[in-house]
Amino acid sequence: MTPVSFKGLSLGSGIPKICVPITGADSNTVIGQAGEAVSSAADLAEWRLDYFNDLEDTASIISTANRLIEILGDLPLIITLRDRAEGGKRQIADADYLNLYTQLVARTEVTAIDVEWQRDPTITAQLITLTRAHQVRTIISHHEFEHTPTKAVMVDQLTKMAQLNGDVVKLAVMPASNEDVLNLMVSTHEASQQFSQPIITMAMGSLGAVTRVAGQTFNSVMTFATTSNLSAPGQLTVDQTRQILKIIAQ
Ligand SMILES: O=C1C[C@@](O)(C(=O)O)C[C@@H](O)[C@@H]1O
Repeated sequence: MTPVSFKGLSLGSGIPKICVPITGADSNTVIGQAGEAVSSAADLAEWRLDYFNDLEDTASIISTANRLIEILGDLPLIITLRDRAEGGKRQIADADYLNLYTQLVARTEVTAIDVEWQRDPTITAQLITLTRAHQVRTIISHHEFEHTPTKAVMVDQLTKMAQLNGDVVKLAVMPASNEDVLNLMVSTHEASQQFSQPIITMAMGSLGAVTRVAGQTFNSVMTFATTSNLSAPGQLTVDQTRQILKIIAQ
């Protein structure tokens, strides 16, 4: 694995990094949650833009993003537009998705954006080219909210995402058994031996909780944890996660 720097934070070396989601529906709530993220033990923050009320108001989104970045200071910011099909709050057409990310990459100092692997490949390719030109990182992501694929399929999904040449790949699955959870961990470990990009994976829900704290054991480099509002089932608090990661790293 070759570590990738997110605003000086090294993903892929040392203890997995803790990312706190920001899920406010309006600017004031978003800004308030950024303050909570800064006072927490998190390493970085993710603005889940699909939770925002007004996705048509680009000016307000850009000014909120700039304010967020200012408040977060040294903490890197990832911006994520998660479609309903992948467990997000909104259905977002490819053209709107491309347009909003293009504005954000060009007009803010965002550290990284999350790009859904299942989008039209021309959109993904355009976003990767654009982010490279602006020194913005990309996380290529995929979510299986209904089930956990087989090990072979998960390794294949991770490998195909890595082939798009973003900076990091991410896979979240919904387990129905202990075996699903173990398979997610084994697939992540196996994929990490096959390509150099850092990998983020998790099994969601309470059944998958171990995957949110054991990334160091199976080579997942980041985990999502909350200060208040969950952005996916099974997330622990930042404090709980920090404590367990420390114990495991001893
Ligand atoms: O992709 C992910 C992972 C996640 O779904 C989780 O399960 O922690 C939470 C999302 O906010 C983030 O974008």
